[in-house]
Amino acid sequence: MAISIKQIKLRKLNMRLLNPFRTSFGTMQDKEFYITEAIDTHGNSGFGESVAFTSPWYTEETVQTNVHVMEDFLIKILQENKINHPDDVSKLFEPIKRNNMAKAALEGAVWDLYAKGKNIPLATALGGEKKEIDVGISIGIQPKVKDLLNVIDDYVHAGYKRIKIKIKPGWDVDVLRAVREQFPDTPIMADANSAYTLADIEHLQQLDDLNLTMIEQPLAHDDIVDHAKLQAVMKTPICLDESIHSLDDTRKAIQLGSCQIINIKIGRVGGLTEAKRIHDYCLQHGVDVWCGGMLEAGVGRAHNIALTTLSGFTLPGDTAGSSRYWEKDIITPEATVENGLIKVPNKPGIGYEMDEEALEAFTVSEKVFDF
Ligand SMILES: O=C(O)CCC(=O)C1=CC=C[C@@H](O)[C@@H]1C(=O)O
Ligand SMILES: [Mg+2]
Repeated sequence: MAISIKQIKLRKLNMRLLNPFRTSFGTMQDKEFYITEAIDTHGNSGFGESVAFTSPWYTEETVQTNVHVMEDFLIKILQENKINHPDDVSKLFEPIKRNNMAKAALEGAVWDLYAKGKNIPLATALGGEKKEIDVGISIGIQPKVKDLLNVIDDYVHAGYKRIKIKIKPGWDVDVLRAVREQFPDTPIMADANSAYTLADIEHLQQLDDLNLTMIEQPLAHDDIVDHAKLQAVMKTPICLDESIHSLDDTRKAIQLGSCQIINIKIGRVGGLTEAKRIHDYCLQHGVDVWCGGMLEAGVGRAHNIALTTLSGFTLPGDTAGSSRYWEKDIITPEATVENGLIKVPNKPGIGYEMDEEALEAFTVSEKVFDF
């Protein structure tokens, strides 16, 4: 049965993170993004979330490019075509190059709508079976090593199953050595957000003594060739994040030996359909995957939780609980972590309701598109 969308709503939200998040590129505290809502002729609503930041430092997309591409191209495609299954959406969006976060924001709403129409959880619609998911946490660069150790201690005690530490030249080997000394048995990984080059090989090789679960995206954001050279001389598994935008990128990186692990972010790869394809390919090829985060609000978080229920997500992701980011989230109940686990909701679709009051409070503008 076709998915009969009668209206799409784009709400622009502005939310303030409880703590600034610092990476090798800069610091972020205010998050602007779009909540997409697809409403069908039965009155069901499906929700999605755009994940690009205000500046193009992570990928080339921004909040502004997301809304431009959604309004001027993608929504028109949805208005003009019949959709039988959410997988049709990524196919229909193919003529539009890249702009994956814009695509994912709309495709996610269609997936939620589809699952609600079938009266099943989004996780089930995707083929996921886990009832709870393992969660890790990503910690931004801290003012001092002592601050970092304190923050890690809090999260280890809160039960998080793996700690990710942001690194950059000048804040790397010594910092990680201090962390490893104080936390000898904790699964620790490092994320460089492409802060190094092949000139740093010897420096990076020092990380091999620290028993890290992986090092994420050490080299250029668009590279898979140099990463293969680095992986060949490092014991620590390399995980690719920024370099992977599609199943094709995944296949090439695995064939080249550029990484042993992939961080799947729904926005970066253009939606849940492509994310699932990448997962399936990695599962077939014995490559571990985990679900990355983009400091999402509740809707994006709920999508991440649903995706992580697929069996190939063998490593804890960055999907921490709502209260790690926000004083108040836009979903109810909020996503909560207990003993390093999030229970997967078993209600239809994303499995959380919108907190209308919070949604209203954070909305700065709204636009409606009739079909
Ligand atoms: O908690 C989260 O949502 C993960 C945050 C996180 O580590 C990242 C979010 C966005 C860009 C990067 O700085 C980084 C990443 O590269 O994974
Ligand atoms: Mg990363």
